[in-house]
Amino acid sequence: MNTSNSLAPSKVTVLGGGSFGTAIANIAAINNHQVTLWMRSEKQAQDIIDNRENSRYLPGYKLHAGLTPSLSLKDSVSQADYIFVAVPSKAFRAVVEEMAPFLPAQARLISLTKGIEPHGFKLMSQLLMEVAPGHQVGVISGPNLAKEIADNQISATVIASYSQDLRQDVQEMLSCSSFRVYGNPDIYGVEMAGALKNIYAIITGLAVALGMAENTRAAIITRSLAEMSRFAVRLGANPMTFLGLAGVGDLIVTCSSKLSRNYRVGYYIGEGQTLKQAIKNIGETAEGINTLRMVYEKSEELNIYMPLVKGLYQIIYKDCPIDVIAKQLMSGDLAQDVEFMSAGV
Ligand SMILES: NC(=O)c1ccc[n+]([C@@H]2O[C@H](COP(=O)([O-])OP(=O)(O)OC[C@H]3O[C@@H](n4cnc5c(N)ncnc54)[C@H](O)[C@@H]3O)[C@@H](O)[C@H]2O)c1
Ligand SMILES: O=P(O)(O)OC[C@H](O)CO
Repeated sequence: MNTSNSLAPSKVTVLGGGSFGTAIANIAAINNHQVTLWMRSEKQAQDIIDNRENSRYLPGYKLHAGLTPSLSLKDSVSQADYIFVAVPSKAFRAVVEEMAPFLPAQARLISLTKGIEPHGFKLMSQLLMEVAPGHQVGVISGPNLAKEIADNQISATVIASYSQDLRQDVQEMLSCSSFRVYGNPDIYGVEMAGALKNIYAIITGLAVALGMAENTRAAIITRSLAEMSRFAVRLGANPMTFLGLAGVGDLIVTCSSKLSRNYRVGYYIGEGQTLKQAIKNIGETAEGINTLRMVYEKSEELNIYMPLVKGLYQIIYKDCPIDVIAKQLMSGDLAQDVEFMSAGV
């Protein structure tokens, strides 16, 4: 792997020792940065020290010697130049509020989390700006299955931030021969795309389990893109962002791969499991379930047409039969294909 880049070695901290936090921490370590991975589990931290492996979340992948686990949040953040946050959205506020008193002035904060906070419908970058005002903030999102990144499979992602300097520095920090980082100033669009696509991955997983055809898959993915961009643009995103890696790129991978936990939740439900069983079987974070409820409620509040979200909500939260929802989706009002063309966007 090529480790050359022009950014001077920095002190990088990743909060959250799950699959994605570990994969990103490992790339930064490979690129010669001094990396601390903060995690809650003493057992997992010891596993990394003894075996250079996070066998709970990334079994079989050796971690670089420059990655050091830590159990102390204070020690992990108090010297850091960059702090990447990779805990599930439901824990995000608690973790960043706990770290805030120890933040050094120079620390730049970057969310890796793809979810929405229920109270106030806030995205993770908005939480960072609220809890740590004055710090530069960014978001990473894209088609990034953690296991494939850990396996050095060629992957690409997006760093979004209002700060061009931050975008450029993170591009240099994480880019290597198997990982390529693109920049985008539309932080809201990039982050919203990453959260929304999880809903559509559940729908596609469910449809695959029910034996859908290839035409059906293409129709679902494309209409998902129409629906998620319609929603995000109403809330302030740039529609063009949805043509990029964080939009269509992430939608393709999560709606096609059994490595996606959200896809697998849908698949298990399509096989007849209850939501509770499906979540238990995954045993890791599947953000789409909570995101579905929040986005459904928001779309009703703002009267945004989202038939796929509404259909999945009725299946999961109202026990509606899947065939009834499928008929409902096929009999909606006939509509324009690319609606931004007629809206003049
Ligand atoms: N795994 C991927 O392929 C991937 C890729 C891109 C983005 N993401 C996003 O990254 C975020 C994290 O996902 P992940 O895949 O690493 O999840 P994971 O389920 O693999 O791990 C979550 C980690 O967060 C820790 N955690 C949970 N609650 C915590 C708390 N209160 N305090 C401290 N630590 C806590 C867990 O112990 C675990 O180490 C999610 O929002 C996900 O959508 C994941
Ligand atoms: O496993 P999922 O469904 O959380 O998806 C992982 C990443 O978001 C894919 O980009």
